[in-house]
Amino acid sequence: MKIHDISMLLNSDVAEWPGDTPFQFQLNWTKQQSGSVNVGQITTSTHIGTHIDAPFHFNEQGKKVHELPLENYIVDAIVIDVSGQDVISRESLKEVLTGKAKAVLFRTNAWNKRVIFPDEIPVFEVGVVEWMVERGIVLLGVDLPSVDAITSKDLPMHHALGTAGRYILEGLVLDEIKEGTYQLIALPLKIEGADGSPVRAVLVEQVHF
Ligand SMILES: Nc1ccccc1C(=O)C[C@H](N)C(=O)O
Ligand SMILES: [Zn+2]
Ligand SMILES: [Zn+2]
Repeated sequence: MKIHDISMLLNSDVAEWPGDTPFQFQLNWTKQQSGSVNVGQITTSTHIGTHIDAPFHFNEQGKKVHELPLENYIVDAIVIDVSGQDVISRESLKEVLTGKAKAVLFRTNAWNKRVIFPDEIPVFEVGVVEWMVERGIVLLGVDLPSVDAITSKDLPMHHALGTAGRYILEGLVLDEIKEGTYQLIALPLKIEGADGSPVRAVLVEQVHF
């Protein structure tokens, strides 16, 4: 079994969404002060680094993080390379064999410096959601800070996914990952009422003897 870590490193250099809370970890109570242990504190947006969006992020009636079905986040996944494409269309995906994959992870390779927030990112045609539904794919993952354009306010892809009962994983690190099938594990924290949560995302590669 080989485990690929596809999560962003969290520290104060990681680029937050413009205007959102920067990530910070600090030792709040040192071993010297407490007499026994080091104790840290984190300050973060729920949309930092590699994270999931709960439907409540963009829909008042949507599910919150503690209500999300965990089956979505331990799944067979396919990684598809779409690098160089500004628009990822349904048409361009029609020949792709997704087999029993329940998650699709798109490798755009368009966000290389994670300390800088990108101005522009590749976008998805909403038809990609229908393509997912036809194939029984429940989760869309991207190596980008959003599944919609950065400046979008109406968030067509977020809403199309939410309406179709599909789920969102953002900020993956897929630079080193080859196209193919893996097991994805990316569990959100059990934060009551939350709109999103950082995850530790990994791809497990089955090694055959
Ligand atoms: N953190 C934010 C603060 C303000 C406005 C948008 C965001 C987002 O996170 C949007 C992005 N599409 C996301 O779901 O991660
Ligand atoms: Zn998000
Ligand atoms: Zn999002």
